[in-house]
Formats: sequence, structure tokens, C-alpha cells
Amino acid sequence: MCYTLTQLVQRYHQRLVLSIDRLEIEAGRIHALLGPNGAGKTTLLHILAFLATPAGGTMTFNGEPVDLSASNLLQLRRRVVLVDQHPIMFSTTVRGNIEFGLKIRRVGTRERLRIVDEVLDLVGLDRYKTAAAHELSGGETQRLALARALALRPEVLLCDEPTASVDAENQAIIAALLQQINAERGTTIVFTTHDRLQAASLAQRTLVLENGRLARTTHENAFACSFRQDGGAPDGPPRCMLHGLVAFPLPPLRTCWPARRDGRIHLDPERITLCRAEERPDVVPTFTGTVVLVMAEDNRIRVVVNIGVLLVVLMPQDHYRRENPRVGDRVGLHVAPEGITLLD
Ligand SMILES: Nc1ncnc2c1ncn2[C@@H]1O[C@H](COP(=O)(O)OP(=O)(O)OP(=O)(O)O)[C@@H](O)[C@H]1O
Repeated sequence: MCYTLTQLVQRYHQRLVLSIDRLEIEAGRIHALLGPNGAGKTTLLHILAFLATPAGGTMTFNGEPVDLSASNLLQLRRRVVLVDQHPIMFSTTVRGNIEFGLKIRRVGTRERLRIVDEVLDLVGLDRYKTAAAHELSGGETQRLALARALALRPEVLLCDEPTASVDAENQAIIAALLQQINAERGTTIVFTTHDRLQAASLAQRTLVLENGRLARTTHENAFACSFRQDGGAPDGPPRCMLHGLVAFPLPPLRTCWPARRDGRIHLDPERITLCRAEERPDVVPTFTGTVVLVMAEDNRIRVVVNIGVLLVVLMPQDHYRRENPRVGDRVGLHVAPEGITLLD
């Protein structure tokens, strides 16, 4: 586990703004921190970045108790980088901004220049290397801030609303970049957002904060559900209702679907097959819905479909090319029985 926070409390002027019984951040994963304004997301990020000392509770980082004493702080802060929502650039060139942190770490000139080229290429800003940082647009500034952070090769990258104030094109670039960094470097990433869709599409785990409390943690495609025995044989498989919104029949494969009424269910994104709803009248899909996001990920394509709740489908490249789903398309989804797991 990268971080474990227990009984964590934070206060501003005696006012309680965070109170978290337990929170875990898994190493090498992308986590979304989702919540409304004032929920405590930025406050929590500052604690994870070792920039603020919590008022109470315990914290471990890579299994070790966190020691925030002055003598230890510097080496802790070197392992984690926070990218602010409104990053402040130094009044120098794009290259100068990236080199700054490297100079502090006494990285030699030749290696600095190599890293500058590498990260500018990564964020697609190579042609701006000698431009003044202050001349960049909002979206480009956010990408430069990411390049500046990535130059330091952090174990953990924390991003405060990385796409909140940028246009759609830059949003897509930044989202793809975060996935690339996570996949190629194994960097643990935590980003804050108000956007449920972004959380569902980008993160493997979503932590929901409400009024400073961790309301719930959701894994990709894990849903609260209830089971109903409506119609059919009384001892046959029940129907399953996701978040009280979408019902589907459970396949008659398990010997003992739950006798209880409520639970949590996981639908494996790799065991969901997507087809164009109108082109396969012979197939009765488990769900139909509208594509809301398509994004390349590693050697697969991540497609998010709104079926009443947001469902992530991971499509192999060849299947994606065949079906070619686009945002706005109506599609059918078939969930393989072995892709359905009851949690808890
Ligand atoms: N430096 C501060 N001094 C006093 N109160 C603060 C300070 N920073 C944040 N707060 C308060 O703490 C609470 C949590 O704020 P925080 O910025 O962490 O929320 P957030 O979820 O990041 O919100 P947003 O989505 O608007 O950025 C809010 O009520 C805020 O007013």
C-alpha cells in the first residue's frame, strides 16, 4: 500500500474539515478523489504531499510510519509531487521552469537537458522549449506544470483538478498523459475532480469525499445493488438492480445467488462485449446505453457507456476497430457470466 491513513483529522482555526476513519492509496494505481466544493479534497492532497501536518491520526507511506520532523521532511517531499490547480510559473522560459527543480537536486547540465527534452516531448510542448512560460495558454500551462513535476520522477503524482480550467482538447491530452505515466512508469496518481465521468473513465479507484468524510470508495464497475425475485421461477436467478437505477437478469450460472436483498457487484470491464445495438437484433444485450467517452489505454481502448450508471468497457484493439464506437452512439453491452462477481 502506498499510503494508509487512519483516524485522520484536519482542522482550520478549530473547524473540523477532514475526519477520515481509514483511507488506503494503492501503489501504482490511479485514484480519483471526487467530491463537491469544500469537501476537503485539496486539504487531503496537501497532507498526502507532506505539505501540511494533520491535526490528528496516523499515516504510513510505503509501509513506514510517516515522520514529519524537519530532518525527514525534505526526503519525503522529494518522493511526491503536487501539481496545483492554478500552477505558478517562474518568469523564465519553459525550459527554465523545468530545469529549476532539477538544479535544486543538483542534476548536471547534460542530464537536465535530456530530461527537459524527454518531458516536453511527453506533454507535447517540445516546440515551446525556448518560449516564455507566461505566454502559454491555460491548458498548455497545466501541461507544463505536469512536465515540471514529471521531470522529478516522483513515486506519487498528486494533481489538484488537473483539467478543471482547460479546454476539451487539453483535457483529453492531460487525461491520456496521466494514463501513460501510470502505465509506463508505474507512478501512483491521485487527482481531484468534481466530474463523475472523468473519475469513472480515468481512475481504477474512486474515493468520494463529502463534508470532510470518506463517503465511499468505489472500484471501477463496482456498484451497490439489490436483488429481486420478480417473475420467473421462485428458485431461479434473481434480477439485479444497480444503484436502484438499472436492472438486469443475473445469468443462471451460480448455484447460490444471494438470498439477501442488497449487496455490491462487480462487472469486469474486460468481460463486457460491446456491439452496435441496431446491427445485432439477434443478440439480446445485458444493457443498452450511450457511449460518453472513448480513450486509448495501453493496448486497449477504454469506452465509457452511460446505461443509467457509467459502465467502463475495455475493448481489445481489433474489436474496437470492428465496432468503432463513437461518442453519442447507442450500443448494446453483453456481460459474460464469469465477468460478474458479488463483492463483500
Ligand atoms: N487555509 C484555510 N484556512 C481556513 N479554511 C480553509 C483553508 N483551506 C481550506 N479551508 C476550508 O476547508 C474546507 C475544505 O476545503 P478544500 O479546499 O480542501 O475543499 P475542496 O474539496 O478542495 O474544494 P474545491 O473543490 O472547491 O477546491 C472548506 O470549507 C474550506 O473553506
